[in-house]
Order: sequence, then C-alpha cells, then structure tokens
Amino acid sequence: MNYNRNKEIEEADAPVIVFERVSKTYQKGTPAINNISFQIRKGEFVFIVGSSGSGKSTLIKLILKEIEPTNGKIYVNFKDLTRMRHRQVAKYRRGIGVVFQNFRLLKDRNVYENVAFAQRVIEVPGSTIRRQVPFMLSLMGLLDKQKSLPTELSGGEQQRVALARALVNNPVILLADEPTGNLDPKNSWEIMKLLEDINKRGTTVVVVTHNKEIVDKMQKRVITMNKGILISDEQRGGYSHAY
Ligand SMILES: Nc1ncnc2c1ncn2[C@@H]1O[C@H](COP(=O)(O)OP(=O)(O)OP(=O)(O)O)[C@@H](O)[C@H]1O
Repeated sequence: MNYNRNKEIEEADAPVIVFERVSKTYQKGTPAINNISFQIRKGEFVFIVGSSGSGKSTLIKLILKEIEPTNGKIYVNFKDLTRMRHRQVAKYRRGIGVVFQNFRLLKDRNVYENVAFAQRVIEVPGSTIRRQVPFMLSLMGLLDKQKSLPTELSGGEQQRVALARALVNNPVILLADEPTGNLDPKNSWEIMKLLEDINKRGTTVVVVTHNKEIVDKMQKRVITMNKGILISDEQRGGYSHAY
C-alpha cells in the first residue's frame, strides 16, 4: 500500500477544501451558514469549533455534498461541488474518509469485516483487501481484535475501527465530526494522537469538536464559528479564543 502518497506530499500547498462566500439557509430558517469563505490546504490539520447550533455540522454536510449551499461555491479535491453530477456523488464521497461521534460500525460484522467492507463496496480485489486491512488494523493497534464484534469493544477501540475503515482507501481528506464526543479523556487523547499520526503521513485532517482541552493543547489551526459566521481563523489557535 502506497500510504505516503509522494505525489500529493509534493503538492502540499494545494487547496483541497475551498469555500467561497458560502451560505446555507434551511427551509424557513435563518442562515445556518452565512457568507463563509476559507481554504484548507493539502496536509493541514484544522479544528472547527463553535457553540451548539453555530453551523459546524452544516459545514461537514456541505463538504460531503449531503446538502447544497443556498449561495456560493465549494471546491473539494479540485472539484466544483455545485456543478457535480448526481451520478458522480457516491464516487466523490468515497474519496473522503469520515468518522462520527457514534462510530457507526456494522453491528453484526467483526472488526476485520467492518474495515474490509469499505473496500468491497468499491470492488477492491480480494488479495489487496487481505493485505491492506491487516496493515490498517495494525496501524490502529487492533490486530488482536480482528474477530471481535463492535459490541465487544470499548468506545476507544470502536472509534479506532471507524478510523481504520475511514482510512483504508487512502483518502486525501479525513473529516472527523466530534470523534471524541463519546470517549473518556484517555481514549480521546489516543484518538487525537492517531489523527496527528495520520496527518503526518500526508492526509488532510478536519476535526469538529467541543473538546476545549484538546484544542488548546494541540496548537493547530482553529476555525471558530458563531451563529453561522466564521468569527476567527487562527494558526496555532485555541478554543479559549472562541467566544
Ligand atoms: N435539517 C435542518 N433543518 C432546519 N434547520 C436545521 C437543520 N439542520 C440544522 N439546522 C439549523 O441550522 C443551525 C446550525 O446547525 P448545525 O447542526 O450545523 O450546528 P452545529 O454547530 O453542528 O451544532 P452542534 O454543536 O450542536 O452539533 C441551527 O440553528 C440548526 O437548528
């Protein structure tokens, strides 16, 4: 598995997520996102923070093209999302790794199968799956849990399975929506260290979180939202500057 993706590291400065004056108003509402512009470059690690209802999940849904902006332009991986054809959307989404607060694992499949499934749906050859799934599980420290069902795992282990599944197809971007929301501090830090390792290997990582301690300690770029408006965007920022 060519996990280093040398070509992409060479293009480390290329913007992989671009929002240009983007607004989103749900039916009968005030704007959930109001005239937002920002760029995230290849290989960056970015936190998105803000109080409940500030528009963070809306932002993630826009990036995944689960919803359409009311105004503005969004480019991801050099594709104009507003002009993407319906039949191209599934393939586009498979190019982005995503993890959520509640893990979203297949409950009736073991750890190995949960990760392999992400490859089976895009018809990766069996021999490649048999090589790449154990590699990914070993990166996540899960080789000895391959045969366990999600219900037999701790929350931290379940999130590591979700990470393995999100990463096995080698995405350029990993989106994490509250990845530590259901975890205790020790497991939260383990997941954040893994996200940092993944980022060092070249993957662009975008993390939505309410975890003040983690944001303050990690000293990454922090985009802060408030009532649909981007109120600050700081390199080596902190949560404490948020409100
Ligand atoms: N499907 C929807 N229909 C109508 N309004 C919505 C919908 N989804 C979100 N909203 C509204 O849009 C605003 C932004 O919501 P969003 O879920 O993006 O916030 P958030 O920052 O992710 O919040 P949280 O931290 O609680 O997850 C809120 O006012 C919310 O009520």
